[in-house]
This record gives sequence, C-alpha cells and structure tokens, in this order.
Amino acid sequence: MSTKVFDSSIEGIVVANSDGKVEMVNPAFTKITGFEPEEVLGEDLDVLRAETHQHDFFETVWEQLVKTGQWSGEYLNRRKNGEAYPEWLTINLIKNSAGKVINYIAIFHDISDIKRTEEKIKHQAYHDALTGLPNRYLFRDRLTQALRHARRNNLKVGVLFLDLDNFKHVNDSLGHDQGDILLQEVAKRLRSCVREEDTVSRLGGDEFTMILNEVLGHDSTVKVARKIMDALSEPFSISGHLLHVNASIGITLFPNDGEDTDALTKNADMAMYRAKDRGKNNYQLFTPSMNQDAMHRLTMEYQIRQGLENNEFILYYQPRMDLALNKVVSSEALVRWQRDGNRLTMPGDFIPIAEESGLILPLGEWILKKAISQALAWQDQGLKGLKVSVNISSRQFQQKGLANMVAQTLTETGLDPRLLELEITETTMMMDLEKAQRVMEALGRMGVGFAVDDFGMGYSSLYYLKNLPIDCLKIDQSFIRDLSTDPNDTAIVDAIISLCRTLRIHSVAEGVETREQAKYLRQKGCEQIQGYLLGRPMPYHELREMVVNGIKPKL
Ligand SMILES: Nc1nc2c(ncn2[C@@H]2O[C@H](COP(=O)(O)O[C@H]3[C@@H](O)[C@H](n4cnc5c(=O)[nH]c(N)nc54)O[C@@H]3COP(=O)(O)O)[C@@H](O)[C@H]2O)c(=O)[nH]1
Repeated sequence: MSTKVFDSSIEGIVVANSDGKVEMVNPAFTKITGFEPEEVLGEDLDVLRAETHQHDFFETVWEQLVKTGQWSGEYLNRRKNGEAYPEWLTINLIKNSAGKVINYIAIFHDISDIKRTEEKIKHQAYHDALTGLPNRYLFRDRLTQALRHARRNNLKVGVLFLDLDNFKHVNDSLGHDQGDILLQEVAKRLRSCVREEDTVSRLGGDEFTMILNEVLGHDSTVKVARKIMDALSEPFSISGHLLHVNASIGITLFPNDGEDTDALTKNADMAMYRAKDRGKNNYQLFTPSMNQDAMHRLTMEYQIRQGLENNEFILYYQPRMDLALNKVVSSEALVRWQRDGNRLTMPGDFIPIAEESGLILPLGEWILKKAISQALAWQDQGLKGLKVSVNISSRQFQQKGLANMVAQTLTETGLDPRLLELEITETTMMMDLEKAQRVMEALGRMGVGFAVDDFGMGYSSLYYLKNLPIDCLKIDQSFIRDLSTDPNDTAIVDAIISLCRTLRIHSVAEGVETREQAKYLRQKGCEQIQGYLLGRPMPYHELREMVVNGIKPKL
C-alpha cells in the first residue's frame, strides 16, 4: 500500500538515511527534477542542493529540523537541465524509539504555476491594463521609495504631471477603440523620453505622471518636459488617421516644491492646470502662489454655491439697437453677483471658476430661466417683440439635456421661442460640431435663434457658418475698439459685415463706444450695435424705460 502511495504521489519524495545518503526517490521526483533514480541513489543529499540560496538559509533550515523535527517553506531549486524553479518543500526527520535519526524525508511540489499566477495578479494590481505602465498605486510606491532614497543621499527628484489636450475629441470623433490605441502610442513615446530607471505611469484617462530620479534641478525637469512636447508634436498615425496631440505638463521638484508624495503630486497637478489655463500645449513649474490661487478658487466655489442658495445673483441687461430702425430691439442678459450688501461682483471674477467647478450648470440654468421670465414680463408690459439673448458657456453647451431644458422652460413660461437668442462662442461650437448641430437644429426648429459671440477671435470657419443654423454674428469688441485707427480692424469689420450680408445672417457690432464707430458701422451696412454708447448693462427696469422712451439723442 505504502509503495503504491509512494509511486503514485504527484509530490516528489526523496528518502535519505541518517548519513544523508539518498535511498529512495519516487517517479514524481524524476518528473519534476529530471534526475533519474540511478543518478542520485547513494549520493549525498547535497547533490540536490541548488546554489540558489545563501549559506545562512540552510543553517536556519537545519536549526529548525533539529529543534522540531520538521521544516516547511518555499525553496528555489534547480532541475537537471539547470532551470531554476520554485517548490514547496517539507523535510521530516524520522527517529527510532531511542530518539536516534534514522531517515530524512523530503516531500516537494513544483509551484511555478502558482508563482506565475501570483506574479500576474501582482502585475495587474500595480499596472494599467491598457498601456502596461505602472498605475497610480505603483506610482505612489515608487515615488515614496525615490523620496526616501533622495532624502538619505541629499538628491533631487522631479515629478511631471501630464494631461493630453482635447483627448476627449479623439474619443468622441473616432470612438473609444481608437482613443485607446492613441493612449498606448502616447505611453510608448513618453517612455522613450525618460531614462530606464525613471517611472512613467498612467493615473487613468489621459493623465500620466513621471518620476525623474536624481535630477540636478529644474533645468533637467524642463528639458524632459520639452523633449516630451517634441515627441508628441509628431502626428500619430492611427487606423489611417493622422492625429495631432498636445499635452499640458505641470512640474514639481523635491524637496523644493513638496516634502512628500501627496504634496509633490498635488502641486504638479496644480501646475498642470496652470499650463491648461495658459492656452494648453505648454509646461509650467509649480510656484507657491498656485497654492494661494487654489485656496482662492476653493473659497469662491463655496461662496458661489452659497450665493445660488441665497439668491445672490441678479441679471443686468445691455441694449442692442437696430441701426436702420434706430430702436432697441434686443438686450443681452449679463449676470452679476450681489454679495455683501450692494457690492456687485463682475462675471469675469466668478464665471471661470463656475465653469471649472461645474457650478455653471445650476447657475446657467438659473440665468436662462430668469432671462426667459424677464422677456415674458416685458411682453406683458407692452414691450412687444423685445428679444433677450443669453450667454451659454461651453460646459453648459456640452451638458446633456440642454435642448430639453430650454424647450421645457419656454413651454412652461409660454415665451415665444423667437424672442430668445442663445450666444455661443466659436470655440464652444467647434468642440463638438456634431453635437452643436444636433442641439442647434432642435432648438432652431422651435424658433430659438443663435448668435456667434466674439466672432473673429476664433476659427471663423465658413464650414460651420454654412452648416449650422446661425442667425447672427457678433463682431468682437476688440475689432471695434480701434476701428478708426487700425486699418486691419477696419478691413476685418468690413469683411465680416459683407460676409453676413452674403450669408443672410444678421451683423451685430459689440463694444461700440463712440458716435464715429456707430456712424461708420451704419454706413458699412452693419445692422445692429451694442455697447457703452447706448448704455452699460443695467437693471431690467432701466432697460424698460430706455425702450419705452427711445434712445436719446438720436444716433
Ligand atoms: N456664461 C455666461 N457668461 C456671462 C454671463 N454674463 C456675462 N458673462 C460673460 O462674462 C464676461 C464679462 O461680462 P461683463 O463684465 O458683463 O461684460 C460685458 C459687457 O459689459 C462688456 N461690454 C459691453 N459693451 C462694452 C463696451 O462698449 N466697452 C467695453 N469695454 N465693454 C463692453 O462686454 C461683455 C459682454 O461680452 P459678450 O458676452 O462677449 O457680449 C463676458 O465674456 C460675458 O460673456 C452669463 O450670464 N453667462
């Protein structure tokens, strides 16, 4: 029976006598190690000892055997062909009734498969499945190690935080599969920009971080950032498409910009946001003032939220005049924040923060509803046909359900949709042309109008002018400012007015401050004007008076 067990066991078994000479091995032993019985029988057990462990390892094993009669543990052994393999080994001392050792029995099995699975699981836990780069956990671990080493040896470590610019467009236009391939290619290029001992990791989405070990100072980190930007500036060829990808990079240096992993990462992230603010496709070194800015932003975010709850926002209206009719035909709703009593905070101080934090969504909805109900009130007060136009920020325009929300508000209030105009910048429309088309056509069918705000400052693309339901171009005020002195501005304004005429789109000049400007625009055929010449943005009742009394003196 015991012979049968010995022979059929899947575990390798070696029996040695009290002198350590091998007396028996089973077939599993041969299968695992490759040694035939005749090659080991009568030999010292030492012939099976691989030189994969240090001397003190065997001393520990021996000590425990003597003490307890048994040792179990992981052992890195070697097959006959020289290949190393891990095994789980148990050695038992067999004693006779007098307590004298008569045999050593070693039982072992090959745990290569288990080890491989373990390694795989470990790799998956610490690597990004898409790019194979270290993930955020391994990044943190590596940075912690790098800082420990740098502290001990008085060295510097650089951290780069990189975010691809407009990656969402690739995903939206070509689909996620192509987006994934692009991320893999970006990962390869990033890896090629740093040394073997540096770490490039993917935190998720289009965010990557880099640990630059033992750098000399800021110059070295900047060099790497430039190298990365150069590497990314070459277009990527993905499934027949040539894609251009840029990145915004934030840089911190240990110990100057943070003492620990969290501080260095957070500050590099902050610097990356500064790079985005500065027009993307650039790098920024962290400065302590960025921390103050971040604190300011956080406080403002909190206060905007409170302001919404406490009804602190109000709308002002700026008149728009039809030059042929010499009458106010529309007004632009412009938000103000009335906090601390009567002090008005201007939109330039809070709209960008509301945009970044997403608070523009509830704020924008409030603005839209308020402007619609005000326009309705003017109709009821006899100001028939007075339109209202509302600025829609890009985040608001991208949100799901904007068309439904506008349509529902119009239905609920009963305002004629033709009295509402939405102002959108070129950049907003170009972010996702298909979506722009869907939203604008849905609302356009109801009668809502669309004005392109700040025209001339962005793409000025004829494609969207031809394909989107646009009613009006608002010529950016920067061209009007120097209309009489800068021949370039004069030429641009003339060209936009004639473009509007050709495309049968209304032309509106923004920022008109002088009679000369108004006169010139009328002469050139510009249809409407808006600006301080007519009046600054004003409370709703002042606008009503202006419409009722007419613009005096006549322009
Ligand atoms: N998403 C939203 N954005 C809004 C809203 N309300 C305002 N804004 C945006 O904030 C920016 C600054 O607005 P504001 O301080 O109100 O300035 C407007 C006008 O006061 C100013 N203007 C008008 N005429 C003149 C002029 O003759 N000279 C001169 N120097 N400035 C003038 O221009 C601003 C209006 O610009 P525009 O929107 O491009 O027509 C501004 O970008 C607003 O868009 C809001 O409710 N939602």
